[in-house]
Amino acid sequence: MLSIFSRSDLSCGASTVDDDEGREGPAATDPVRTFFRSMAAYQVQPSSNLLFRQLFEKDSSTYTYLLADLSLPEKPAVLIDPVQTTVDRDVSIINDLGVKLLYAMNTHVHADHVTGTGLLKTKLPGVKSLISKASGAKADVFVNPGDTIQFGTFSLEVRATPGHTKGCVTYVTAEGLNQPHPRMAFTGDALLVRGCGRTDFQGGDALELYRSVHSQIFSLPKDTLLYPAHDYKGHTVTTVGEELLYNPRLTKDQDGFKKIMDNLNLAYPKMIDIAVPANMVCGIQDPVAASAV
Ligand SMILES: N[C@@H](CCC(=O)N[C@@H](CSS)C(=O)NCC(=O)O)C(=O)O
Repeated sequence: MLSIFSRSDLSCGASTVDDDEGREGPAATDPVRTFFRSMAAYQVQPSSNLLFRQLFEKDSSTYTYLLADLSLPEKPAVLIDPVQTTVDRDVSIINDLGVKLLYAMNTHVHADHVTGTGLLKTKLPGVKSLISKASGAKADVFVNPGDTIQFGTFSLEVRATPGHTKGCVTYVTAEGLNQPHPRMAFTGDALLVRGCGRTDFQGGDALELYRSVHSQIFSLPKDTLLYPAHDYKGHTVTTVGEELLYNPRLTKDQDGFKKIMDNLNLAYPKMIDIAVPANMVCGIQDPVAASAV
């Protein structure tokens, strides 16, 4: 049974707030506004020791995320969903910021772009590629649901969120005093802002996606920040609370969701025939081929 929380759940305890111009009025008591304002502060700095960068690749509208622990001299870091064509940008940022990349990791086998993980391994020796075991792809490290990926004092929990592809996972920051608050979840294509990944190829299954999102993502605290692998409309981040209220697909019941997904009629991604085989070997598994790129 789907449980949708009410607008009053969003009030964060505040009874009145000023409107955008600083006056008190009807907008001043709007719990949704109160909630979004409190969230805005979190987007700046989720945790004082966590370095966080959201990077964008415009041809495939892909977000890549860099996270590093600044509390340690080595500044251990992870990079989520890098794109091959923006690897040089990512390497520059990593070098400029002086962080040490441990893992170049994917949320799933992408169909619309070639992953940067293979190329990154050739440019930053010691980096390990990482993907879920269920993806069936090659990599240095395979993860399973419940595993944690450690970088310094921070970690990411692996949650299985299949449905867009069989091996899709969501990476979620840990709970705890010195962990990012609110929590952050990197949802790949399982959940997009006000949308979700398509389910018409690569083992996609609408009902499986629906159950994944509801059980593994919507069960997180409502203030959890959700970072998708793509956005086509200019969004950057959302929250569990927002998507429970406003996601036009996932707020429906299972049948309604399946109908929507069965009728998306999206064109196949332009790169699919190149991207999927390349990403099954993490972009470039062969270093000789990599140096020729
Ligand atoms: N036009 C793009 C592909 C757009 C697309 O299909 N995006 C995927 C995620 S990448 S496989 C998707 O799931 N979209 C859901 C949606 O509702 O848009 C291209 O040619 O690459």
